[in-house]
Amino acid sequence: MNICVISGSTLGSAEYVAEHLEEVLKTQGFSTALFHGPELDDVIDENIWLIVTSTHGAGELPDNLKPLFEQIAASDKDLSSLRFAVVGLGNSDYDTFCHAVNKVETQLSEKSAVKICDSLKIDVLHVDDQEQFAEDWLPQFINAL
Ligand SMILES: Cc1cc2nc3c(=O)[nH]c(=O)nc-3n(C[C@H](O)[C@H](O)[C@H](O)COP(=O)(O)O)c2cc1C
Repeated sequence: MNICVISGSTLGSAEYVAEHLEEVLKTQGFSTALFHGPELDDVIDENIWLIVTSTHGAGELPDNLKPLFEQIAASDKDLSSLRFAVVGLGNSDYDTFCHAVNKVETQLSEKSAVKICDSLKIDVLHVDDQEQFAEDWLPQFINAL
């Protein structure tokens, strides 16, 4: 079983969390692939996506994740064999707290991909150790595989 970890990040926080989760998955014996802001062609053959994304702009995806989701929106591919989970980083000072998570969930569900567990929304205003916080959530994802 290969787990494809996809990060969307501007200044690196979500990228660090993605790298950490990938390391933990590897130590638990999973085979993994890590992509920072991939193109659809890079990840379309993978069946499990763990997406780690921050939110920017007014509830937008980070710039490096926009191309992937634009390509998904423009594609007529059915993604029903894709299972996914989402980890978001955001700041609860914004009304659009972690809206990138909602966008990812909506867009993938529209293409019939299957969300396998509740998403994690990390509030960087209150959570200092975001990598550990995400690691603590990881069993939910693993148990749903
Ligand atoms: C210009 C700017 C806009 C932001 N907009 C949002 C937002 O709409 N919603 C949210 O939850 N967080 C927002 N944030 C907070 C970031 O998501 C948060 O700082 C996150 O840790 C950034 O991670 P990154 O370095 O991986 O991009 C914003 C941050 C900046 C600098």
